[in-house]
Amino acid sequence: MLDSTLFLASGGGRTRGGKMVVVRRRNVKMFTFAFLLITVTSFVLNYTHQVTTSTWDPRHLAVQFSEHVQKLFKYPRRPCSCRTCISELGRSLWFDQRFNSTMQPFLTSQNALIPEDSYRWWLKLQGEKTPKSLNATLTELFGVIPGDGDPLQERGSYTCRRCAVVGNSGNLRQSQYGQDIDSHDFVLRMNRAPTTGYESDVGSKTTHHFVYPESYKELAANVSMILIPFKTLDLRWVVTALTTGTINFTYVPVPRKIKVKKEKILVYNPSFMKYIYENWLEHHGRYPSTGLLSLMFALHVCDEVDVYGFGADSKGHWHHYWENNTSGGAFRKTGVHDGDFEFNITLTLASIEKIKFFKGR
Ligand SMILES: CC(=O)N[C@H]1[C@H]([C@H](O)[C@H](O)CO)O[C@](OP(=O)(O)OC[C@H]2O[C@@H](n3ccc(N)nc3=O)[C@H](O)[C@@H]2O)(C(=O)O)C[C@@H]1O
Ligand SMILES: CC(=O)N[C@@H]1[C@@H](O[C@@H]2O[C@H](CO)[C@H](O)[C@H](O)[C@H]2O)[C@@H](O)[C@@H](CO)O[C@H]1O
Repeated sequence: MLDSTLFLASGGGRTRGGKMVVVRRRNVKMFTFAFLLITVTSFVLNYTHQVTTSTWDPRHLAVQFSEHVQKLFKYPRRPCSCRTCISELGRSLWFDQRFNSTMQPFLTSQNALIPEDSYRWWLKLQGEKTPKSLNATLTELFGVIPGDGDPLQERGSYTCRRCAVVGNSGNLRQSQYGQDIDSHDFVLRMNRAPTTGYESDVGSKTTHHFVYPESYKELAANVSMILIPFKTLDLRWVVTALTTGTINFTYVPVPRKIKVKKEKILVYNPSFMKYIYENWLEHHGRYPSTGLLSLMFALHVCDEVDVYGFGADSKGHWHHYWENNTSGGAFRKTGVHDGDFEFNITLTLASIEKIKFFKGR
C-alpha cells in the first residue's frame, strides 16, 4: 500500500518508476529495520538487568514483557536500568513522603552556601562555643581541596549502579559476605572499619570511606574519603591536616597530619544531614549516626543498595566486627543517636524493597 502510493506519486515512466519503487522499497525496509533495531536496543538496554535474571519459561517471559511495556508507559524515562530504581516514586507512600531527590549529598565549591536554618541547626550538634566564620573556613577549604563533588553523582538512565553500604556491626563475623560485597560497583565503609584480616566476611574493596576527625583512619590511595563535618573545627582540621598540622585536638586527640591525597577528599553536606534528621529521623536522637548518614547518602546516589553490618548480632550484641569485647557496642549507649529508631528505618526500607538488608550472624 505504501509502495503503490509512492509509485503513483512519483509520476515517472515505467522503467524509471520501477527503479524508484525498488529504491523506495529498500528505503522503507531500511527505515523499518533501523526503527526496530533502535526500539529493541533501547528496550534491552533499559531493562538489561531484568532480562538477564529471568527464566526462559514462555509464560513467565510473556508476563515480564507485559510488565516492561506497562512500565515503559508509566515511566517513559526510567532513572536507571535496574529491575527497580530507588529514586522511582509511587511504590511506597512512606518513602515518597520522606525522599527528596533534590537534596545535595556533597558540599562543593559550587553549592557552599549553607542556608541559615541548616547552619544554626548544625552549629548546635557539638555545641561549638566560638566557631570561626563558616564562609572563611569554606573558602580556605576549597582553596586546598578541589571541591568539585564526585563523578559518583553523574549517572545515566542506561546504567544500574549497585552499592554496598557496610556498617561496623559484629554480625558480619563469619558471615562470608566478602565476595558478595566486593561485587558491587561502589562499596561504602565508615570510621575505623578495617578490611585486612576480615576479607572473607567484609570484602576488600572500598570505593568511599566516611570519616570525621575523631574516627579518621588512613585509607588506600584509590579510596575516596568522605569527611562528615559535625562542626566548623572539622572543616578546619582537614585544611591543617593537609598543610600545617596545627590542629591535634577536638574533643579528643585527632591526627595532626593525614596522608590522603587532597583530590580524593569529598565533604558531606550539613544541609543533607539536617534533611535526614528531619525527614527520616523525625528528630529522634541528637543527630544521625554515621551509619544512617552513609545509608541515606547511598539512597541518593545509587540505583540499588545492599546493606551489611547494621544491627545486633544473633545474640543481641552491638559490638564492632573487629573487636572481641561483645559488650563494647557503644552505638546504642552514648545517647547521641537513637539506634532503635535508626534500625527501624533500615528495616522499613528493606520491607518496601528499597534496599536489601543482610542481617549477618
Ligand atoms: C563510643 C562512641 O562514640 N561510639 C560511636 C562510634 C565512634 O565514634 C567511632 O567508632 C570512632 O571511630 O561511631 C559511631 O558508629 P560506629 O563506628 O560504632 O559504627 C558505624 C555505624 O555502623 C552501624 N552499627 C555499628 C555497630 C553495630 N553493632 N551495629 C550497627 O548498626 C551504625 O549505623 C553505626 O553508625 C558513628 O559514627 O555512628 C557511633 C558510636 O556510638
Ligand atoms: C560517646 C559520646 O557521647 N561522644 C560525644 C560525641 O559523639 C560522637 O560524635 C561523633 C562525631 O564527632 C559521632 O557522631 C559519634 O557517633 C558520636 O558518638 C560528640 O557529640 C562530642 C561533642 O563534643 O561529645 C562526646 O561526648
